[in-house]
Amino acid sequence: MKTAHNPGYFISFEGIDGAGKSTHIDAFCQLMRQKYPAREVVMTREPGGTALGEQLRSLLLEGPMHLEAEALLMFAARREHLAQVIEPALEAGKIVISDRFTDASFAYQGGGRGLDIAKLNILERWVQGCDDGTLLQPNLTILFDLPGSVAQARRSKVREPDKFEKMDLDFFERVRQEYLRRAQLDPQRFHLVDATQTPERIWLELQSFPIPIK
Ligand SMILES: Nc1ncnc2c1ncn2[C@@H]1O[C@H](COP(=O)(O)OP(=O)(O)O)[C@@H](O)[C@H]1O
Ligand SMILES: Cc1cn([C@H]2C[C@H](O)[C@@H](COP(=O)(O)OP(=O)(O)O)O2)c(=O)[nH]c1=O
Repeated sequence: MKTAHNPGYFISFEGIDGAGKSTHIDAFCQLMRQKYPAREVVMTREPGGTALGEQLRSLLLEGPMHLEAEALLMFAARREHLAQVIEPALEAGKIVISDRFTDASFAYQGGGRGLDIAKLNILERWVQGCDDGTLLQPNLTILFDLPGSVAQARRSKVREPDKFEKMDLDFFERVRQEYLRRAQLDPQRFHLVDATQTPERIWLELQSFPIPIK
């Protein structure tokens, strides 16, 4: 990509497993369609979003693998996702809403599993760096924040855990702390949602906070 400056608007949803992203993301996309009828809204997810990305997702969520292999595959899926889906949509002025993006790699591979953050910074620059030196990032990241214990209790009620969801409470606390560290580094980009609130209150908040889309 030549530059990160584009006519589109890029939103990512983030949070630890069980924080409530899936509960709200479809309705949020519908809300964006209603609010901005002139814009096309593209909903996508990571790891995934392309044929290759979905294949990599299956591998990533199933078996154990070397931590650096895991990080590299997450970013390989992301590179394909950017090239095939995200960059063309943003260049065409669309609103892109992704269920997770690079903050998840920092949180899970970095905070959770302990990969050196300097290596993640290199991968981020490699995959999202543009020809003019700018870095393609979401314009807005909605971070669903809650304690690991609350998320774990919610998850255990409803689903069979995948590889990451089987990790212990300490892992999710480290993931949460890395998300919060990223939010502190870039407060303009992040909107923190207190995900311990009821779904109704969270939905009211998602409907009411201002998003600078024309
Ligand atoms: N604010 C909330 N309060 C209580 N339970 C919730 C809330 N949001 C979601 N849940 C429930 O918690 C579980 C996990 O939510 P989900 O949206 O699948 O999380 P995520 O997509 O972030 O992993 C679901 O059973 C969902 O109904
Ligand atoms: C994008 C991304 C996801 N993940 C993890 C977080 C989640 O545990 C898992 C899949 O995310 P998600 O789609 O939120 O899972 P679900 O469909 O169960 O709600 O992948 C990483 O570890 N690194 C990454 O870079």
